[in-house]
Formats: sequence, structure tokens, C-alpha cells
Amino acid sequence: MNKNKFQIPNLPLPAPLLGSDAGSFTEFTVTQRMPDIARRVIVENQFSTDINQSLEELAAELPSGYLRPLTNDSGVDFHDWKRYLELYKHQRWVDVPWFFAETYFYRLILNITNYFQPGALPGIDPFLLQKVQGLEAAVNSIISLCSQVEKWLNESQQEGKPSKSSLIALLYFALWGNRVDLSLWSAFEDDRSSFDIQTQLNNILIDDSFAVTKLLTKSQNNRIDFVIDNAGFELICDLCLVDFLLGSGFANQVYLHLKPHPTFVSDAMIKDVLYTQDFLVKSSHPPVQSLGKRLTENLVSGRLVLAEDYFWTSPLAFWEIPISLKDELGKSNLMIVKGDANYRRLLGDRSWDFTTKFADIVSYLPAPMVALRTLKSEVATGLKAEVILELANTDPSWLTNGQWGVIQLIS
Ligand SMILES: O=P(O)(O)OC[C@@]1(O)O[C@H](CO)[C@@H](O)[C@@H]1O
Repeated sequence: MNKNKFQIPNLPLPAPLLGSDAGSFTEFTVTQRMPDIARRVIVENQFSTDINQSLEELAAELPSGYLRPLTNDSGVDFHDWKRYLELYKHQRWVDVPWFFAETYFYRLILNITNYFQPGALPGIDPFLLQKVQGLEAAVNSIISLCSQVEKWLNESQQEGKPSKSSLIALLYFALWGNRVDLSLWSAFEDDRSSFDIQTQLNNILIDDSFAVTKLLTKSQNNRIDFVIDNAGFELICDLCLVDFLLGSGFANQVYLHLKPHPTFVSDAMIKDVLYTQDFLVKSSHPPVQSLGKRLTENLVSGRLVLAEDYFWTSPLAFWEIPISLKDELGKSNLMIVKGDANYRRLLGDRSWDFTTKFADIVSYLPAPMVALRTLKSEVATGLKAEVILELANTDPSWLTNGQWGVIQLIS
């Protein structure tokens, strides 16, 4: 077990990002994007007039209003949220840490729309339409990616050893699949899944992909723990990576860590993985159908495990992870942490100097970890000063436009 001696970052903690940071993307998100997301829930569902009115009130209060309490619902995490809210009650949305504001915002939407009802059946996923559209809009990219994975798997099996170059390519696809993030771009806009992987290489600011392949060839029967981000095409990219890891022998078992309820518009739950599996199995395209079949076999055999935990929808920094989950992750040979919001959680969504070493902040994990993240918020680490200067000059919105990515390994 790779227990780490530090329980929190081994550096003084800087301030959290705030919606009141004037002129920031954070401010734009809290005062404009989040209200738009709440109003899109009204448009895309058939909730009652009372619910829609409450959603509109939530949208209207975000720019200058105060956090509203969470009325009692049957959510498993209701009492945890009561405790989290103690710190920030009577404060404005723009004055509390952005990560808290955003995670609470999505939990409130479920409270307003009665997602948590007594009994076992959950309520309506208010973001389902965009998740489904996201998948259907990317069919052509899905077909080409599944064909490619099948080819790489056959090559690895013929050569009798897993191909590092194929794994690296699939890490790139998983990274760029994160660009298609529905909280930023709705599925109704142009298909952001179609991109040429080669032209994206220049936009990877830190690339530890080769080191990841070396780490996975050092040991046998690897267990990989994959903290998943979005459903839709991004999840297909992640499932192709998982399929190759298991089929080529890089991994013996993969755990997918998923959200226990809808959040951040497109974040994936167990039900979204099963919906995607069904979508693949029922495809009329043989390579897509074959991926679905291998996925099913891996789920049935237990080589692929679907897990969920309320930590992943909490406002907590990654270093506040419950000890039971931390111990479980401690059994892993490699954690893969996907996406921008999870990266923000790794940093506690704080304003670290962008040149700070990633490993000096994330010094608390119980296993080696690689972050696959496209930049969509104003946090970054491990960058050289000259790279930051060049980016600011050549692409002023480099931190938030989803055009730049990192593959950062802490071994
Ligand atoms: O975790 P993902 O899906 O990659 O990105 C989610 C996210 O970082 O993207 C938005 C834009 O910054 C934020 O509001 C949100 O936190």
C-alpha cells in the first residue's frame, strides 16, 4: 500500500476561487453560466409550475443573492450538506468558495425538483436530455474510435505484449474527450467530439503519458481506479481506454468511480454507464457492438467494477476524502482522475501559483495518480513561467476555453 505521510498539501493553503473575483471566469460562471444552467433545466424538462418558479428564483438569486437552505429531502447526503452549509449560511453565492457554490447549486437543483424521494426509486435526472444528445451527436467519432481500439487490441494480442503507443493514443483520446463537457457547451451546439488527435498534441502542456505506460509495465495484475467525469462521448473515450487496459493486459481489474446523483450537468453515474453499454451493444456498427460486448463481459466477470460514493458530489477538497474511500484507493496501482472539476478538487480549488509543483500540493494520495484534464477553470500547476507567459500572449483564454490539456502523473 502506497500510504503517503502527508494528510493535506505540504504547503500553506492559498485562498479559494470566489465568484466575487472581479472579471474572472469564476465570476462569469456563478453570475451567468450557472443561472443559464438552471434555466435550461426548466426548458428541457416538464416540471410543475411551482418547481419551475423555484428554479427561476434560484437562477435569479445567484448573481447577488444569498445561499438558500436545503429543505429536508430523502437524500442520503442531506445531513452532510446541513453540516457543510453551517460554514457558509447567510452568505452570498459569490462570497463562498466557488467549488462549494457549484456543488451545492447542483444539489439544490435536485432538492427543488424532488429527485430524492422516499423509497428506492430516484427521481428524474434533470440533465438526461443533454447526456443522451451528447452520445447521439458523436456517432461518427464513436465508430472510428471503436474501430481503432479493436485494431490496437488485435495488434497487442498478436505481438503478445501490450502496446505502449496504443495506450498513449487512448490517453490522448480520453483527455480530449473531456473537451466535450456539456456544462460548458450544450450538446445542441456543433459536434465537439470530432477532432484530429495529432493536431491536438501541441496543446498538451504537460505530457506524462509515456511515464504512465512505464509505471503500468513495471507490475503485473494492475488494479486501476478511474475517477470518471462526464457521460456521453467522453465516457465512450474512457470506456475505450478501460477496454484496452483490460484487453491488452495493462490492467487486471478496473474500478470506475462514479457520481451517486446527477451533477455538473453531464457527470456520469452508474446508470449512465449502463445506458452507454446498452447503446454500444445495440449498435448496428460491428466495432461499436464488439466494444459493448467486451464491456458486458468485463462487468460480468468482475474485471470491471462500477462504484459510487457521495464524496464525489460533496464540496470537500480531495484531501478531505473519507478514510474508507482513501483506504480503498490505496489498493490501486494507478488512479486516473479525469476532468476539470476533479482537478479543481485535487487542488482544493485554490489559487496556487501555476508554477507550483503538482506533487507538492497533491502529496496526500495513497496511490500513484495521473490527472487527465482539459483546462476549463482558473487553476493550474506544474507549468514553467515561460510557458505561462507565452500562453497568456497567444491565447488569453487558455485557462478556460478547453483547448489546452495536461496529463500529469504523480508516481
Ligand atoms: O469536470 P469537467 O466536466 O471537465 O468540467 C467542469 C467544470 O470545470 O467546467 C466548468 C467550466 O469551468 C466549471 O463550471 C466546472 O467546474
